Amino acid sequence: MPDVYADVVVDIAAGNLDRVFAYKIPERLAGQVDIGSQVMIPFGKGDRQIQGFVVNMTGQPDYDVNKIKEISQVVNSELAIESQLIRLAWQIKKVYGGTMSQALKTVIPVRRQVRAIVERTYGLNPDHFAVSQYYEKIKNDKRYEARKRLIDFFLAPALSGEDGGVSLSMEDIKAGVKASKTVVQALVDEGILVEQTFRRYRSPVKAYMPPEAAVVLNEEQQRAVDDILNDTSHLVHLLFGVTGSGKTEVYMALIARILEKGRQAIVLIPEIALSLQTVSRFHARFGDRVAVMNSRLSDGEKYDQYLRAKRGKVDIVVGPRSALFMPFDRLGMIIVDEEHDGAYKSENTPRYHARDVAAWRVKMAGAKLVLGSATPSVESYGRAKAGIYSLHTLTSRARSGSRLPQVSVVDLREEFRRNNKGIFSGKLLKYMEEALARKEQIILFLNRRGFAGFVSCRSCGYVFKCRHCDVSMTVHTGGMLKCHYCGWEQPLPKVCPQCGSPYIAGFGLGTQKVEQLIYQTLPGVKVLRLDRDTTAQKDSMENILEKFRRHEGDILVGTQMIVKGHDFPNVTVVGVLAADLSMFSNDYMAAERTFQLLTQAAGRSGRDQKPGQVVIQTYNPEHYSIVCASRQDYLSFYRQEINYRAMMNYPPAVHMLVVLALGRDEGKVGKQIHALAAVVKDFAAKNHGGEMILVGPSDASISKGKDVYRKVFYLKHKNYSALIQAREFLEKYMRTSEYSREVSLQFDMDPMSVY
Ligand SMILES: Nc1ncnc2c1ncn2[C@@H]1O[C@H](COP(=O)(O)OP(=O)(O)OP(=O)(O)O)[C@@H](O)[C@H]1O
Ligand SMILES: [Zn+2]
Ligand SMILES: [Zn+2]
Repeated sequence: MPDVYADVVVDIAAGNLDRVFAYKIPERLAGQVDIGSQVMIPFGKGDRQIQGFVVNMTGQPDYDVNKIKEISQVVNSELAIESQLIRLAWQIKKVYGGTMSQALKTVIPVRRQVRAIVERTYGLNPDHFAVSQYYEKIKNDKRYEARKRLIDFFLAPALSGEDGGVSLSMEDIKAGVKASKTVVQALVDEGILVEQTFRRYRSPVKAYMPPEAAVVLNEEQQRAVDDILNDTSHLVHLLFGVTGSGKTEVYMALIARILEKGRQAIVLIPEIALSLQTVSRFHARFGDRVAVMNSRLSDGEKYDQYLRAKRGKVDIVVGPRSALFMPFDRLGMIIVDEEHDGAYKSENTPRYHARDVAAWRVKMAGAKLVLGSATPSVESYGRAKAGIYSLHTLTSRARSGSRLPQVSVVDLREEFRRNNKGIFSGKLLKYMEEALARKEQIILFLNRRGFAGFVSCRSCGYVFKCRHCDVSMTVHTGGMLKCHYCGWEQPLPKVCPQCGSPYIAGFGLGTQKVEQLIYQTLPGVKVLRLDRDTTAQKDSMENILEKFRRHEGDILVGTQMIVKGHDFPNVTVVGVLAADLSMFSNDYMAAERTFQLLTQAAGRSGRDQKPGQVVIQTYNPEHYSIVCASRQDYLSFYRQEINYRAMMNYPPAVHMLVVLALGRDEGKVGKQIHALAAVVKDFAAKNHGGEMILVGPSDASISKGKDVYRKVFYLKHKNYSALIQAREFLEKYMRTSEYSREVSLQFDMDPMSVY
């Protein structure tokens, strides 16, 4: 039998993941050592026995085999949380590519130098009872008064309990008596006071809300909870509930039951929906057993949360994508809220999707995964229809008296013809004025993402699309229109090919501009703006949302940040200023994203007793994503979208692997991407018959960034495994290829953004 070697990480607790040491797996341990195994190894001078974790296994180590020592034994702790996380990292690397070290760093946070917060308290030294002697000693000192005042304060009967006094922090002392840090320190030095230190964990959640009792679940909610908990044949559950149907209450009821069983829960929420309001609801319900993660926390705060989890101090974590890797060893459930959200896909290597990795993790842990959304991704809904996931539906709003809003679609071409060049249609303006008169609030939503470069005709709404791909083309320098999927290009015409109008332009409208226009149109209203500019500072997003909640603004204007999860009972009008901006953002998910955004945005209206109105302004009133969103008809959207994906060979009909080549020399990047495409075509023909589809190569949509050229092709296949094989083949090919140094490769499995 050939020798097998293991790479071992020895310093995992300290987050030192880059250094691995090679060890031989001795014959007697064959079959017992696996990725993630905890092992004892001889280490360093004198071969001290230490523990480590196996992160890789190979037949050919990079190190001189004659110098490699043997693993001494396998520690029998299959349940070590590190073992599970390492196995998860291995699977991430296998499916999404990248190195094992990158994958390990994804699942185990690297400990930076973080300063622990040390709390100091002071109390009278019980061993030093001769205070009067001390007074005598210092009576001629100028500093006598200040010291006596402080000691007397500690001696005050109200403070000195039976067991000899209290411990007070510097703030407590200052609140009770005039004293400085210097005086306190001097008394500590003289042995009159004693200082105690202990480590305080930083917790970003404070008790913002009083403890909250559970609501009484309605019938649909209760059935979802029971079915999810009782179902033993599904690992993954899709909770499909319309906006405001009380999904969060379902999550909390599930968690309560998981905790009763002594297990732990992870709740993932997209970063921008991770509002104070949501977090507070969990905190009000579960108290200090909740840890919160978000990217605005300092490294110290993040690391403290990680430690608290590892030491069993928390049972629930609420956070974005990365909270998936909380070191819970009694994990009972993972909940992924707004499961359709693109934020669950990592934008760094390894580009994993949290939804899929969560499914692997619950499988390892014997736990359950619950995916929740009002607008499920077509992947997830498809799997639920196929019986792979079990489906639970909430069809109506939970709050008594609340109905889904009434939605109208306004054709912007009509408005243009009526000579309305403003940004508000007659209908939207009328609803806004009525709401303001009733002292109700309004949300105006402007989607700016992904329309950079997209061009349309201002008078008829015609959008320039690639004749081969059915995706919109973008303008490149020199006035060329180009398709990112196939590379087809054509010059930008001077007049619209559909109506002959010369008004061809991008729709360049920012939130700031909208704010100005509101003030012009509706003098006297108070506008709050939520976008990347106004939320750049820590906590400013919360401040704006809280102001709006307190009705310190009549109208909230914002980008997609405002559509997620918020619950403002007084909002009765939601206006979507131009729904098309996300539709032609040149990717195959554009329709799905448009449908989701519109449905979610509409879901912010009329969440309490007062009826809600929604106005969607668009150049494409007939497009199915807009028609279905206006009817809040997910099923009919799903049916049309899944047909489109199947017809065009896009996920989930196939899996799709992006191969992106990057380098400073454009010629070499071009040669390399063509060489890669050629060899992989060959490979696919030999191994996968005609089933693998190759699209490209072409320039990436951002064809150059920071002087690095980007070129891309796509591989499509029904099976994940075929694409994994193709990727591994390309990785191997790269190592020996001519430009392996000048050109680097990146992969993205089932991309959610445009390349
Ligand atoms: N059973 C119930 N009885 C009364 N009120 C409820 C019940 N369930 C939920 N609610 C209330 O209804 C409102 C909406 O609930 P929640 O925020 O959980 O909905 P959601 O489905 O998560 O919404 P969205 O997807 O739109 O963000 C909340 O104010 C919540 O307190
Ligand atoms: Zn036109
Ligand atoms: Zn094309």
